[in-house]
Amino acid sequence: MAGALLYPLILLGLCILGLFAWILYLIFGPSQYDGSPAGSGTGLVSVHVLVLGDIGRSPRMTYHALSVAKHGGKVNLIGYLETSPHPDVVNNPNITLNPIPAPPRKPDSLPFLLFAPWKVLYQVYHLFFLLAYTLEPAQWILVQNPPSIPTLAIASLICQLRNTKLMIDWHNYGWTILASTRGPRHPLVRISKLYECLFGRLGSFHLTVTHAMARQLRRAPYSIKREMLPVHDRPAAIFRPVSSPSARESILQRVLPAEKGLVPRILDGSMRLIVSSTSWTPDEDFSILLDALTRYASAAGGLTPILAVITGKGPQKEMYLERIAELTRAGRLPNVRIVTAFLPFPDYAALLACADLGICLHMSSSGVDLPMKVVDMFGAGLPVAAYSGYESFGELVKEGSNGRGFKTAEELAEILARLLSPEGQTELETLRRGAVREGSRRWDEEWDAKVGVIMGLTT
Ligand SMILES: Nc1nc2c(ncn2[C@@H]2O[C@H](COP(=O)(O)OP(=O)(O)O[C@H]3O[C@H](CO)[C@@H](O)[C@H](O)[C@@H]3O)[C@@H](O)[C@H]2O)c(=O)[nH]1
Repeated sequence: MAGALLYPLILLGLCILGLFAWILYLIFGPSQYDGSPAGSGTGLVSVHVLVLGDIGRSPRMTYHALSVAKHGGKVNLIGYLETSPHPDVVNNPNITLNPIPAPPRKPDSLPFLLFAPWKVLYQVYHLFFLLAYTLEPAQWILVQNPPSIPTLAIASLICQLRNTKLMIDWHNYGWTILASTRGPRHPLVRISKLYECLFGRLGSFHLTVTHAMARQLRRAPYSIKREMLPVHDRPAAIFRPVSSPSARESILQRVLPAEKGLVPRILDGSMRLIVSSTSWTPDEDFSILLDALTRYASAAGGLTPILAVITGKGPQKEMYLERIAELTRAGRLPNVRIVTAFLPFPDYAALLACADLGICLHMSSSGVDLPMKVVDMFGAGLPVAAYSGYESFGELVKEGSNGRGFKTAEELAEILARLLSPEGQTELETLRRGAVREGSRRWDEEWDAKVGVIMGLTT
């Protein structure tokens, strides 16, 4: 008799629990978006642009936000506020910045495996409450991937709860970045890959930075079936070439005050200015550049002196600063001066326009992403010498037309010796014209014709 009652009682208990959860959801659940459907082109378009990174160092998400705002859409730009965001974002009446608190720093004594879950829980808590309760529901959430954990899961849950459409902007893969430091067989790498494949499929719409990435996401293990559009990075309007020597002089004096004494030599060509920009992450091996510069500096006959400026902020900066100091102390960099800087965004753009050659060490952990810095450089009319050992390289750098590719320090040293010599000026000029040509295709054209149409902001 007791046994016969047990199952109906369990069922009743579950029904009551379910009802209770439903009532709680009705009372406390987040409100839903109930305006015109996403992409319909009617009514006000509202977009939450989400990146689990520093907004000031997330140029592509910044440009998405500016484009939505330019066409009259309302944007909530969500991310960390570590460096100053693009000035146009700060002053834009259609864009609201929503900073998320930076996660606590890992104490040296705590192992990564214990700290990581705590950090993720911290991020989940802040992101969930911001997206579910603090902000009004939006038509779209546009989320950058990577970082993938926990943003992809939170964004897809919020979209379900709030009747919002999820657009995933694939810049790269989180698991390949993790694999580059922990090795491809590490359990966290496997979990991260599985997570990205599962949640990646939940997007209603996908953007990718290359055609190669779009092709890859269609195949297993990602197997994404929903609509997908490659949207190449293009330079924003702030990047433009500078041709007048007097403008070049005043920019260099302003952005590199400590190197003022070298400016006349840069202007008369007796010293060459090369620039590299970076987030100082492990996927960029700066020892290639340092090795190339030591080879260049020790070349017989003495080559044209170089001022190398490396801009950007990031985790490996201190390590490389020590190496640069060691090489300088050991006298291995005669005629080469290396300086680092993190500049306000307009000054960063202006510096690129004043340089002779851009250097890119982006190695692409996935093989199918592209370096934004090269896009910046082309926008500023600056030709590049770029690491070329990955599949999508040719979607941006055209060998002999707007830049030169290298795979080793030896090859880079040869390119520097050739392009920075007086005899190499004709080739450099050809590459410069190619860079200007490539850079003249702007972000607005690409975005308006693709993303704007999907969101219902452009026709
Ligand atoms: N304000 C400022 N920004 C700087 C400076 N130096 C570098 N930056 C910013 O830092 C970016 C370079 O950072 P990386 O992290 O090295 O980017 P990336 O490899 O060139 O490309 C990234 O974005 C692509 C999508 O847009 C991704 O596909 C790629 O995987 C990567 O995440 C530049 O484009 C620029 O916005 C500086 O002095 N000042």
